[in-house]
Amino acid sequence: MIQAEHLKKSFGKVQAVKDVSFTAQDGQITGLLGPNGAGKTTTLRIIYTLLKPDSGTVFVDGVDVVHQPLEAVRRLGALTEAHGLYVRLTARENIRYFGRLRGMEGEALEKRIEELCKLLEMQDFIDRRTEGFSNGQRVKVSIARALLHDPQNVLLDEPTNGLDVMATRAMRTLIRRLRDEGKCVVFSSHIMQEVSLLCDRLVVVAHGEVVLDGTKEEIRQKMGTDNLEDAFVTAIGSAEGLEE
Ligand SMILES: Nc1ncnc2c1ncn2[C@@H]1O[C@H](COP(=O)(O)OP(=O)(O)OP(=O)(O)O)[C@@H](O)[C@H]1O
Repeated sequence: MIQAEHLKKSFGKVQAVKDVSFTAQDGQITGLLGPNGAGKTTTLRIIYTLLKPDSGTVFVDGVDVVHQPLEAVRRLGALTEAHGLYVRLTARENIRYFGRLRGMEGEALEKRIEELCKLLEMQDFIDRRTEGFSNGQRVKVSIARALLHDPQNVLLDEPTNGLDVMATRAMRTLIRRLRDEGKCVVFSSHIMQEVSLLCDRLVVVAHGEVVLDGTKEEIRQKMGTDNLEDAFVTAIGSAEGLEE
């Protein structure tokens, strides 16, 4: 479970996150939805301990990310936007290297890599050097790295960005599977339809603040509309993020 409490973060004069609080439960997919620049990535980076908030904190399974970052990170797996891979290493070597950094080794590590290889359908390219990998292949390697230590809490920053239709469907299946295994899944997107399709709970962020939070049904009721799109547009004050 992830509990974000009154997060604030500025970069110079830019207030990226002004006041973000939400709870993401185990066995649920929580969607952080908001237009470009709303503060989603900054929020996820704070949760993953890559950034320190100016104030507020996050508890990951009760562990405070500001005071016990190493303890918190053990309970987290994250797909961030960078997908930085060592191009001279194969996909398997990249994943193995990351596993070792996580303190995994030997038989247990190799078995887990094999499991993820099957789950993510990486058989065709896992033993190829990652130089020249397609975006979808790179995302799969990054996801494998994030899930290697079987974290209870999974953060996915715009996980379907740049993926083709088949890869997007596979990613959605994986996200649902994690939820069904009882994991706490938080993913960000600026596309309402995507969040609406996958999420049990939505946290709508605009200009660094949470403007709506609830299940789809709760949001429809709160905004007095049958239509989630209308609720979203009213809440953020623009139609950014709606697909044509
Ligand atoms: N390291 C940084 N230095 C300066 N400004 C930053 C930095 N990181 C984020 N910002 C600014 O903070 C604001 C929020 O950015 P953030 O990346 O969190 O938004 P986002 O909701 O993830 O947007 P997108 O959907 O475009 O990825 C933006 O105005 C951005 O330019």
